[in-house]
Amino acid sequence: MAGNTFGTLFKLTTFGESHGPAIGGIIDGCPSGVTIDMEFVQAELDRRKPGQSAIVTQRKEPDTVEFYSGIFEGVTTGTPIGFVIKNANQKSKDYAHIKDSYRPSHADYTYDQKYGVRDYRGGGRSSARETASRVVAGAIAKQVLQEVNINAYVSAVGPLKLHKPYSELDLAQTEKNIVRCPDPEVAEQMERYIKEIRKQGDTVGGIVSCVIQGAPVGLGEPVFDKLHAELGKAMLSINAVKGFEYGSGFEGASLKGSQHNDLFNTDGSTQTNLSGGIQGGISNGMDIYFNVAFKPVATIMQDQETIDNKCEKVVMQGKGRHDPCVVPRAVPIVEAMAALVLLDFYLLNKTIKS
Ligand SMILES: Cc1cc2nc3c(=O)[nH]c(=O)nc-3n(C[C@H](O)[C@H](O)[C@H](O)COP(=O)(O)O)c2cc1C
Ligand SMILES: C=C(O[C@@H]1CC(C(=O)O)=C[C@@H](OP(=O)(O)O)[C@H]1O)C(=O)O
Repeated sequence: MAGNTFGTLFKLTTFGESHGPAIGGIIDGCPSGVTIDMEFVQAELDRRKPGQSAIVTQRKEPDTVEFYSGIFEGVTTGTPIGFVIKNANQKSKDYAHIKDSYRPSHADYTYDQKYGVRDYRGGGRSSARETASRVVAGAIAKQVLQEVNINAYVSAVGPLKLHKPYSELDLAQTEKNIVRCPDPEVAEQMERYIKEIRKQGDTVGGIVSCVIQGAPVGLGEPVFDKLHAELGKAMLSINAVKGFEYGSGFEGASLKGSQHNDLFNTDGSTQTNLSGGIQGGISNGMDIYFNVAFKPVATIMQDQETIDNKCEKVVMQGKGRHDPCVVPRAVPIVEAMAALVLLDFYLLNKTIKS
Protein backbone atom coordinates (compact mmCIF):
# COMPACT_ATOMS: atom_id res chain seq x y z
CA MET A 1 0.00 0.00 0.00
CA ALA A 2 2.22 2.77 -1.27
CA GLY A 3 -0.01 5.81 -1.26
CA ASN A 4 0.39 7.09 2.27
CA THR A 5 2.72 10.03 1.68
CA PHE A 6 1.71 13.43 0.31
CA GLY A 7 3.97 16.27 -0.84
CA THR A 8 7.40 16.77 -2.42
CA LEU A 9 9.36 18.95 0.02
CA PHE A 10 6.85 19.34 2.86
CA LYS A 11 5.92 15.67 3.13
CA LEU A 12 3.23 14.10 5.26
CA THR A 13 3.06 10.35 5.83
CA THR A 14 0.06 9.14 7.81
CA PHE A 15 -0.52 5.80 9.51
CA GLY A 16 -3.18 4.06 11.51
CA GLU A 17 -6.62 2.53 11.39
CA SER A 18 -9.86 3.79 12.86
CA HIS A 19 -10.17 1.01 15.46
CA GLY A 20 -6.46 0.34 16.06
CA PRO A 21 -4.67 1.81 19.07
CA ALA A 22 -3.79 5.11 17.39
CA ILE A 23 -3.43 7.12 14.21
CA GLY A 24 -0.67 9.59 13.48
CA GLY A 25 1.90 10.86 11.07
CA ILE A 26 5.38 12.02 10.26
CA ILE A 27 5.98 15.38 8.63
CA ASP A 28 9.33 15.57 6.88
CA GLY A 29 10.70 18.79 5.40
CA CYS A 30 9.16 21.33 7.74
CA PRO A 31 11.42 24.41 7.85
CA SER A 32 13.25 24.98 11.15
CA GLY A 33 12.69 27.93 13.45
CA VAL A 34 8.91 28.13 13.15
CA THR A 35 7.15 28.74 16.46
CA ILE A 36 4.24 26.34 16.75
CA ASP A 37 1.12 27.35 18.63
CA MET A 38 -0.03 24.00 20.04
CA GLU A 39 -3.39 25.42 21.06
CA PHE A 40 -4.02 26.33 17.44
CA VAL A 41 -3.15 22.78 16.32
CA GLN A 42 -5.57 21.35 18.89
CA ALA A 43 -8.27 23.88 17.95
CA GLU A 44 -8.01 22.78 14.32
CA LEU A 45 -8.41 19.15 15.41
CA ASP A 46 -11.45 20.12 17.47
CA ARG A 47 -13.09 21.57 14.35
CA ARG A 48 -12.77 18.13 12.69
CA LYS A 49 -13.28 15.75 15.59
CA PRO A 50 -16.21 13.33 15.76
CA GLY A 51 -18.95 13.88 18.34
CA GLN A 52 -18.65 17.69 18.20
CA SER A 53 -22.36 18.38 17.53
CA ALA A 54 -25.77 16.79 17.01
CA ILE A 55 -25.34 16.60 13.21
CA VAL A 56 -22.17 14.49 13.06
CA THR A 57 -21.10 10.98 14.09
CA GLN A 58 -21.58 10.46 17.84
CA ARG A 59 -18.24 8.67 18.28
CA LYS A 60 -16.71 10.72 21.10
CA GLU A 61 -12.98 11.19 20.63
CA PRO A 62 -10.88 13.86 22.35
CA ASP A 63 -8.45 13.73 19.39
CA THR A 64 -5.60 14.92 21.58
CA VAL A 65 -2.38 15.14 19.58
CA GLU A 66 0.92 14.13 21.16
CA PHE A 67 4.14 15.25 19.47
CA TYR A 68 7.16 12.99 19.79
CA SER A 69 9.81 14.80 17.75
CA GLY A 70 10.72 17.73 15.55
CA ILE A 71 9.52 20.47 17.89
CA PHE A 72 11.81 21.66 20.71
CA GLU A 73 10.61 24.25 23.22
CA GLY A 74 7.74 25.12 20.88
CA VAL A 75 9.95 25.69 17.81
CA THR A 76 10.40 23.39 14.78
CA THR A 77 13.90 21.92 14.55
CA GLY A 78 13.84 20.95 10.86
CA THR A 79 13.86 17.25 11.82
CA PRO A 80 10.89 14.91 11.26
CA ILE A 81 7.81 15.89 13.25
CA GLY A 82 6.29 12.69 14.60
CA PHE A 83 2.87 12.74 16.22
CA VAL A 84 0.21 10.38 17.50
CA ILE A 85 -3.52 10.69 18.20
CA LYS A 86 -4.77 7.81 20.32
CA ASN A 87 -8.06 6.16 19.45
CA ALA A 88 -10.21 6.12 22.57
CA ASN A 89 -13.81 5.38 21.65
CA GLN A 90 -13.93 2.49 19.19
CA LYS A 91 -17.04 0.24 19.17
CA SER A 92 -15.86 -2.57 16.95
CA LYS A 93 -18.91 -4.79 17.55
CA ASP A 94 -20.91 -2.38 15.33
CA TYR A 95 -18.85 -3.74 12.45
CA ALA A 96 -19.19 -7.51 13.14
CA HIS A 97 -21.94 -7.76 10.51
CA ILE A 98 -19.66 -6.47 7.74
CA LYS A 99 -16.74 -8.78 8.53
CA ASP A 100 -17.61 -11.02 5.59
CA SER A 101 -19.76 -8.69 3.51
CA TYR A 102 -19.46 -5.33 1.90
CA ARG A 103 -21.24 -2.04 2.49
CA PRO A 104 -22.40 -0.62 -0.84
CA SER A 105 -20.25 2.35 -1.88
CA HIS A 106 -17.83 2.16 1.07
CA ALA A 107 -14.28 0.79 0.60
CA ASP A 108 -14.94 -2.72 2.00
CA TYR A 109 -15.11 -4.53 -1.34
CA THR A 110 -12.17 -2.78 -3.01
CA TYR A 111 -9.83 -3.12 -0.01
CA ASP A 112 -10.69 -6.82 0.25
CA GLN A 113 -10.16 -7.42 -3.46
CA LYS A 114 -6.88 -5.50 -3.55
CA TYR A 115 -5.20 -6.62 -0.31
CA GLY A 116 -6.99 -9.87 0.53
CA VAL A 117 -6.82 -8.95 4.23
CA ARG A 118 -9.09 -6.32 5.72
CA ASP A 119 -9.37 -4.63 9.10
CA TYR A 120 -13.14 -4.32 8.81
CA ARG A 121 -13.47 -2.52 12.18
CA GLY A 122 -14.63 1.02 11.55
CA GLY A 123 -13.56 0.74 7.92
CA GLY A 124 -9.93 0.37 9.07
CA ARG A 125 -7.58 2.52 7.06
CA SER A 126 -10.36 3.68 4.72
CA SER A 127 -12.07 5.55 7.56
CA ALA A 128 -12.10 9.33 7.47
CA ARG A 129 -10.51 9.11 10.90
CA GLU A 130 -7.20 9.18 9.02
CA THR A 131 -7.91 12.79 8.06
CA ALA A 132 -7.17 13.92 11.64
CA SER A 133 -3.47 13.48 10.83
CA ARG A 134 -3.87 15.70 7.77
CA VAL A 135 -5.40 18.39 9.97
CA VAL A 136 -2.36 18.28 12.30
CA ALA A 137 -0.01 18.75 9.33
CA GLY A 138 -2.26 21.43 7.87
CA ALA A 139 -2.23 23.33 11.16
CA ILE A 140 1.58 23.33 11.07
CA ALA A 141 1.66 24.33 7.40
CA LYS A 142 -0.73 27.21 8.11
CA GLN A 143 1.66 28.48 10.77
CA VAL A 144 4.58 28.42 8.31
CA LEU A 145 2.45 30.30 5.78
CA GLN A 146 1.60 33.19 8.09
CA GLU A 147 0.75 35.63 5.29
CA VAL A 148 -1.71 33.30 3.55
CA ASN A 149 -5.36 33.00 4.65
CA ILE A 150 -7.22 29.81 3.85
CA ASN A 151 -10.94 29.79 4.59
CA ALA A 152 -13.30 26.95 3.74
CA TYR A 153 -17.03 26.85 4.41
CA VAL A 154 -20.09 24.78 3.62
CA SER A 155 -21.85 26.09 0.52
CA ALA A 156 -24.35 23.28 -0.10
CA VAL A 157 -26.08 20.47 1.76
CA GLY A 158 -28.23 18.32 -0.52
CA PRO A 159 -30.56 20.67 -2.42
CA LEU A 160 -29.84 23.65 -0.11
CA LYS A 161 -27.26 25.94 -1.69
CA LEU A 162 -25.62 29.27 -0.97
CA HIS A 163 -26.12 31.38 -4.05
CA LYS A 164 -23.68 34.16 -3.14
CA PRO A 165 -19.97 34.08 -4.07
CA TYR A 166 -17.44 34.19 -1.22
CA SER A 167 -16.85 37.91 -1.80
CA GLU A 168 -20.44 38.63 -0.72
CA LEU A 169 -20.33 36.42 2.37
CA ASP A 170 -19.14 37.23 5.87
CA LEU A 171 -16.71 34.33 6.33
CA ALA A 172 -16.26 35.30 10.00
CA GLN A 173 -19.72 33.70 10.49
CA THR A 174 -18.58 30.24 9.33
CA GLU A 175 -17.49 28.92 12.71
CA LYS A 176 -20.50 30.40 14.50
CA ASN A 177 -22.86 27.56 13.60
CA ILE A 178 -22.51 23.77 13.65
CA VAL A 179 -22.98 23.42 9.88
CA ARG A 180 -20.09 25.83 9.12
CA CYS A 181 -22.12 27.78 6.57
CA PRO A 182 -21.40 31.53 6.69
CA ASP A 183 -25.04 32.51 6.01
CA PRO A 184 -26.82 31.99 9.37
CA GLU A 185 -30.31 31.60 7.80
CA VAL A 186 -29.21 29.01 5.26
CA ALA A 187 -27.16 27.31 7.99
CA GLU A 188 -30.34 26.85 10.05
CA GLN A 189 -32.16 25.31 7.09
CA MET A 190 -29.20 23.01 6.47
CA GLU A 191 -29.09 21.93 10.11
CA ARG A 192 -32.82 21.12 10.08
CA TYR A 193 -32.41 19.21 6.82
CA ILE A 194 -29.49 17.11 8.09
CA LYS A 195 -31.45 16.24 11.25
CA GLU A 196 -34.47 15.22 9.16
CA ILE A 197 -32.35 13.06 6.87
CA ARG A 198 -30.70 11.40 9.88
CA LYS A 199 -34.15 10.58 11.36
CA GLN A 200 -34.92 8.75 8.12
CA GLY A 201 -31.77 6.64 8.62
CA ASP A 202 -30.37 8.28 5.51
CA THR A 203 -27.44 10.52 4.60
CA VAL A 204 -26.89 13.50 2.30
CA GLY A 205 -24.00 15.02 0.35
CA GLY A 206 -22.80 18.60 0.11
CA ILE A 207 -20.20 21.06 -1.11
CA VAL A 208 -17.30 22.72 0.70
CA SER A 209 -16.00 25.91 -0.91
CA CYS A 210 -12.60 27.33 -0.15
CA VAL A 211 -10.86 30.64 -0.76
CA ILE A 212 -7.13 31.28 -0.39
CA GLN A 213 -6.06 34.90 0.02
CA GLY A 214 -2.55 36.33 0.16
CA ALA A 215 -0.81 33.60 -1.85
CA PRO A 216 2.13 35.01 -3.80
CA VAL A 217 2.42 35.02 -7.60
CA GLY A 218 4.37 32.00 -8.91
CA LEU A 219 3.17 28.91 -7.02
CA GLY A 220 2.76 25.80 -9.20
CA GLU A 221 5.14 23.67 -11.28
CA PRO A 222 3.97 23.22 -14.89
CA VAL A 223 3.40 21.13 -16.74
CA PHE A 224 2.29 18.14 -14.66
CA ASP A 225 2.40 19.67 -11.18
CA LYS A 226 0.23 22.67 -11.91
CA LEU A 227 -1.18 24.37 -8.83
CA HIS A 228 -4.77 23.45 -9.67
CA ALA A 229 -3.76 19.88 -10.54
CA GLU A 230 -2.16 19.40 -7.11
CA LEU A 231 -5.07 21.08 -5.35
CA GLY A 232 -7.37 18.74 -7.26
CA LYS A 233 -5.35 15.70 -6.21
CA ALA A 234 -5.26 16.88 -2.61
CA MET A 235 -9.01 17.40 -2.48
CA LEU A 236 -9.87 14.22 -4.38
CA SER A 237 -7.76 12.25 -1.87
CA ILE A 238 -10.21 13.19 0.91
CA ASN A 239 -12.74 10.47 1.71
CA ALA A 240 -16.11 10.76 -0.04
CA VAL A 241 -14.99 13.51 -2.47
CA LYS A 242 -16.60 13.26 -5.88
CA GLY A 243 -15.73 16.51 -7.59
CA PHE A 244 -13.33 19.45 -7.72
CA GLU A 245 -13.66 22.68 -9.67
CA TYR A 246 -11.74 25.93 -9.44
CA GLY A 247 -12.45 29.42 -10.73
CA SER A 248 -15.37 29.42 -13.13
CA GLY A 249 -15.28 25.60 -13.04
CA PHE A 250 -17.92 23.68 -14.97
CA GLU A 251 -20.05 26.82 -15.39
CA GLY A 252 -17.18 28.39 -17.35
CA ALA A 253 -17.69 25.87 -20.14
CA SER A 254 -20.91 27.61 -21.15
CA LEU A 255 -19.34 31.07 -21.53
CA LYS A 256 -17.71 32.84 -24.48
CA GLY A 257 -14.07 33.99 -24.32
CA SER A 258 -15.23 37.60 -24.42
CA GLN A 259 -17.23 36.94 -21.24
CA HIS A 260 -14.65 34.74 -19.56
CA ASN A 261 -11.32 36.56 -20.01
CA ASP A 262 -9.97 38.31 -16.93
CA LEU A 263 -8.81 41.72 -18.15
CA PHE A 264 -5.59 43.06 -16.63
CA ASN A 265 -5.06 46.13 -14.51
CA THR A 266 -1.71 47.87 -14.98
CA ASP A 267 -0.35 46.33 -11.73
CA GLY A 268 -0.87 42.80 -13.12
CA SER A 269 -4.01 42.13 -11.08
CA THR A 270 -7.19 41.36 -13.00
CA GLN A 271 -10.57 43.09 -13.09
CA THR A 272 -12.44 39.81 -12.79
CA ASN A 273 -11.16 36.47 -11.51
CA LEU A 274 -12.85 33.66 -13.40
CA SER A 275 -9.37 32.08 -13.59
CA GLY A 276 -9.66 31.40 -9.86
CA GLY A 277 -6.24 32.89 -9.18
CA ILE A 278 -4.41 30.35 -11.35
CA GLN A 279 -3.26 30.72 -14.98
CA GLY A 280 -1.12 28.14 -16.74
CA GLY A 281 -0.95 26.21 -13.48
CA ILE A 282 0.75 29.12 -11.65
CA SER A 283 -0.82 31.40 -9.05
CA ASN A 284 -1.27 34.96 -10.34
CA GLY A 285 -1.68 36.69 -6.98
CA MET A 286 -5.47 36.91 -7.16
CA ASP A 287 -7.68 34.93 -4.75
CA ILE A 288 -7.58 31.18 -5.37
CA TYR A 289 -11.02 29.66 -4.97
CA PHE A 290 -12.49 26.22 -5.54
CA ASN A 291 -15.38 23.90 -4.69
CA VAL A 292 -15.20 20.32 -3.44
CA ALA A 293 -18.25 18.03 -3.80
CA PHE A 294 -18.82 15.28 -1.21
CA LYS A 295 -21.12 12.32 -1.75
CA PRO A 296 -23.74 11.17 0.77
CA VAL A 297 -22.18 8.87 3.41
CA ALA A 298 -22.36 5.24 2.32
CA THR A 299 -23.33 3.70 5.66
CA ILE A 300 -27.08 4.24 5.96
CA MET A 301 -29.46 2.94 8.62
CA GLN A 302 -31.76 1.33 6.08
CA ASP A 303 -31.90 -2.15 4.60
CA GLN A 304 -29.95 -2.43 1.37
CA GLU A 305 -29.15 -5.38 -0.79
CA THR A 306 -25.45 -6.18 -1.09
CA ILE A 307 -23.08 -9.14 -1.47
CA ASP A 308 -20.88 -11.14 0.89
CA ASN A 309 -17.34 -12.36 0.21
CA LYS A 310 -18.73 -15.43 -1.53
CA CYS A 311 -20.60 -13.12 -3.89
CA GLU A 312 -23.95 -14.15 -2.46
CA LYS A 313 -26.68 -11.59 -2.05
CA VAL A 314 -27.41 -10.47 1.50
CA VAL A 315 -29.48 -7.68 3.03
CA MET A 316 -27.55 -5.30 5.23
CA GLN A 317 -28.29 -2.27 7.37
CA GLY A 318 -25.64 0.11 8.75
CA LYS A 319 -25.00 0.06 12.50
CA GLY A 320 -23.28 2.33 14.95
CA ARG A 321 -22.29 5.98 14.77
CA HIS A 322 -22.01 7.60 11.38
CA ASP A 323 -22.06 11.09 9.92
CA PRO A 324 -25.39 11.89 8.25
CA CYS A 325 -23.50 14.51 6.20
CA VAL A 326 -19.72 14.97 6.14
CA VAL A 327 -19.39 18.59 5.05
CA PRO A 328 -19.42 20.29 8.48
CA ARG A 329 -16.39 18.21 9.52
CA ALA A 330 -14.80 18.34 6.07
CA VAL A 331 -14.24 22.12 6.24
CA PRO A 332 -10.99 21.90 8.28
CA ILE A 333 -9.81 18.94 6.20
CA VAL A 334 -10.15 20.93 2.97
CA GLU A 335 -8.25 23.82 4.54
CA ALA A 336 -5.52 21.47 5.77
CA MET A 337 -5.00 19.86 2.36
CA ALA A 338 -4.92 23.30 0.72
CA ALA A 339 -2.25 24.40 3.22
CA LEU A 340 -0.12 21.31 2.46
CA VAL A 341 -0.24 22.03 -1.28
CA LEU A 342 0.54 25.71 -0.92
CA LEU A 343 3.44 25.23 1.48
CA ASP A 344 4.96 22.56 -0.74
CA PHE A 345 4.88 24.90 -3.75
CA TYR A 346 6.12 27.78 -1.64
CA LEU A 347 9.18 25.72 -0.64
CA LEU A 348 9.68 24.45 -4.22
CA ASN A 349 9.61 28.03 -5.47
CA LYS A 350 12.47 28.87 -3.10
CA THR A 351 14.59 26.16 -4.70
CA ILE A 352 14.33 27.71 -8.18
CA LYS A 353 14.41 31.44 -7.34
CA SER A 354 17.13 33.32 -5.53
C1 LIG B 1 -15.34 13.99 7.60
C2 LIG B 1 -15.81 12.70 6.99
C3 LIG B 1 -16.59 11.84 7.75
C4 LIG B 1 -17.04 10.63 7.23
N1 LIG B 1 -17.85 9.84 8.01
C5 LIG B 1 -18.33 8.68 7.50
C6 LIG B 1 -19.16 7.85 8.27
O1 LIG B 1 -19.48 8.16 9.42
N2 LIG B 1 -19.61 6.70 7.72
C7 LIG B 1 -19.29 6.34 6.44
O2 LIG B 1 -19.73 5.31 5.98
N3 LIG B 1 -18.50 7.11 5.68
C8 LIG B 1 -18.00 8.26 6.19
N4 LIG B 1 -17.18 9.04 5.41
C9 LIG B 1 -16.84 8.63 4.05
C10 LIG B 1 -15.97 7.37 3.96
O3 LIG B 1 -14.78 7.52 4.71
C11 LIG B 1 -15.68 7.08 2.50
O4 LIG B 1 -16.87 7.07 1.77
C12 LIG B 1 -14.97 5.74 2.32
O5 LIG B 1 -13.64 5.81 2.76
C13 LIG B 1 -14.96 5.26 0.85
O6 LIG B 1 -14.22 6.13 0.08
P1 LIG B 1 -14.83 7.00 -1.13
O7 LIG B 1 -16.21 7.43 -0.71
O8 LIG B 1 -13.91 8.16 -1.26
O9 LIG B 1 -14.88 6.11 -2.33
C14 LIG B 1 -16.70 10.26 5.92
C15 LIG B 1 -15.90 11.12 5.14
C16 LIG B 1 -15.46 12.33 5.67
C17 LIG B 1 -14.64 13.26 4.83
C1 LIG C 1 -14.05 8.35 13.82
C2 LIG C 1 -14.22 9.28 12.90
O1 LIG C 1 -15.22 9.24 11.95
C3 LIG C 1 -15.66 7.98 11.48
C4 LIG C 1 -15.55 7.97 9.97
C5 LIG C 1 -16.17 6.75 9.41
C6 LIG C 1 -15.85 6.43 8.02
O2 LIG C 1 -16.33 5.36 7.54
O3 LIG C 1 -15.16 7.20 7.34
C7 LIG C 1 -17.05 5.99 10.15
C8 LIG C 1 -17.38 6.24 11.57
O4 LIG C 1 -16.52 5.43 12.36
P1 LIG C 1 -16.93 4.66 13.69
O5 LIG C 1 -18.02 3.71 13.31
O6 LIG C 1 -15.73 4.00 14.17
O7 LIG C 1 -17.44 5.70 14.65
C9 LIG C 1 -17.09 7.70 11.93
O8 LIG C 1 -17.29 7.93 13.29
C10 LIG C 1 -13.34 10.44 12.78
O9 LIG C 1 -13.52 11.17 11.81
O10 LIG C 1 -12.48 10.63 13.65
